[in-house]
Amino acid sequence: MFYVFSNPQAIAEHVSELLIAQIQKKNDSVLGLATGSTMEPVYEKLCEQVARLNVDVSGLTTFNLDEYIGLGSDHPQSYRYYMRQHLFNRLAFAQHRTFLPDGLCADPVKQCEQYSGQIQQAGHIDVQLLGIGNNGHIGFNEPGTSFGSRTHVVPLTEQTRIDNSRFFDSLDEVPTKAITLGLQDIMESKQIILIATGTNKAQIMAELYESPVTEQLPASVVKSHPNAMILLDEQAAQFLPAEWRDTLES
Ligand SMILES: O=P(O)(O)OC[C@H]1O[C@](O)(CO)[C@@H](O)[C@@H]1O
Repeated sequence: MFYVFSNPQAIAEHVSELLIAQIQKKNDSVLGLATGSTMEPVYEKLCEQVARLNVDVSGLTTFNLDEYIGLGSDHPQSYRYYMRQHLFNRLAFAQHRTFLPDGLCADPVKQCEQYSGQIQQAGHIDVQLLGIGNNGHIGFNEPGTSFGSRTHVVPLTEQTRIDNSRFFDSLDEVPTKAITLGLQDIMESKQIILIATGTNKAQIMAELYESPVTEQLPASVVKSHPNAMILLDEQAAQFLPAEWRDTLES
């Protein structure tokens, strides 16, 4: 389940190949997408390979994991903006089937219910991409979130706000709440690919490796999924016991 690659580019290449194989097998696949710096090389590689191989992405439906409450789609730190910049505006996606929560929605709680419902109506997510927060969050499901959770509004922890403040001019500008897919929504995906790169993920990946499946470490739930992969680069894997490493690369 844990696979170590030499660097983020090697992971990006592998994930991009998996996604393209999925799209070629089922051109109306439902993809679960994540944001954050970890995903940038993945989307870069996917755009490059889709163009090179002339893959038709127009039948896809996508659901993003999360969105900040209070940021509109034109705000450069909103996740809709990120997705347009890194993926949606670069390939021929059917834009009306690229779903993200609306950070400015007047009734976020109702929107959450609808979002989980839309995923179920789409037949669930075929492949869900996940990053991981330094505290083990996936999406914005912070430690202590119920494994039975559906899409919900979350107050962001101070740690997550500090981690994400690097994208904003100051910590004060980082929103205090977000909408996130719930852990149960995520776990209903048919396949999960969790990616962690860089030294700042090394500590949490060692904890994830050792941890039982517990709500105190939200990402640990992925270890109980029947079809999940956890992909790390050498830096993120530096505290994993070497003898347990599986290597998919090459
Ligand atoms: O890739 P990064 O920037 O470290 O972010 C990790 C994770 O944190 C989130 O951005 C939420 O904070 C996730 O969506 C993301 O996958």
